[in-house]
Amino acid sequence: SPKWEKTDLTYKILSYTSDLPIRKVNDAIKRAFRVWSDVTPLRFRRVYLRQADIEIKFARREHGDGFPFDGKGGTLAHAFPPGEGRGGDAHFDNDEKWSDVDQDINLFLVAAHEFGHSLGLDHSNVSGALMYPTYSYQNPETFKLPADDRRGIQKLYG
Ligand SMILES: CC(C)C[C@H](C(=O)NO)C(=O)N[C@@H](CC(=O)O)C(=O)NCc1ccccc1
Ligand SMILES: [Zn+2]
Repeated sequence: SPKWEKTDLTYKILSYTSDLPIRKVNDAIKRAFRVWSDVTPLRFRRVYLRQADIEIKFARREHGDGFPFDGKGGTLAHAFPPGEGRGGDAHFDNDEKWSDVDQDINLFLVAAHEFGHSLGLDHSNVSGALMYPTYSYQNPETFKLPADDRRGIQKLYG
C-alpha cells in the first residue's frame, strides 16, 4: 500500500466548520496528527500559504473530488492515501455536527482516523481500533492509540 517517502509532512487547513471556534479546530487537528507522530518518525508542520502534502477542508455534498458527501449522518469524512496532488488530503462533512466534547461527532477522533488513511492505513477489522470502519465515541482526554493501529503504522513507518 502507498506510503510517504519522507517523514517531514506539511498540512494546510483550507476551510472550517461553524460548529466550533477556529482555535478548537486547529487544536483538534494538531492533536490528531500527534497521535501518529508519537509512535513514528513522522513530523507534521502546518503551513499557511504554500501547497501542503495534506490539505484539510470541511465541505458538504459535491466538493470537487467526485466523492460527494451525503448530508448529516452516514459518511462523516474521507481521506486519500499518500501521493501527489490530492493524495493525503482529508475532507470533513460540514453537514455533521462537529464537537470537542462527548455528544455529537468528536472532531479529534474522526481526524485521527482520517489521518490514518492519509498516511496509508486501511480500515482495521479489530473492534476498538481507531481504524475500525465505524465511529464510536471515547473520551479524547484519555485517548490512547490502540495496539492494532500502532502495529499498522509502525509496519509502514516504524
Ligand atoms: C467508505 C468511507 C468513505 C466511509 C467513511 C470513512 O471510513 N472515512 O475514513 C466514514 O465516514 N465512515 C463512517 C462510518 C460509516 O460511514 O459507516 C465513520 O464513522 N468514519 C469515521 C470514523 C470511523 C472510526 C473511528 C473514528 C472515526
Ligand atoms: Zn475510514
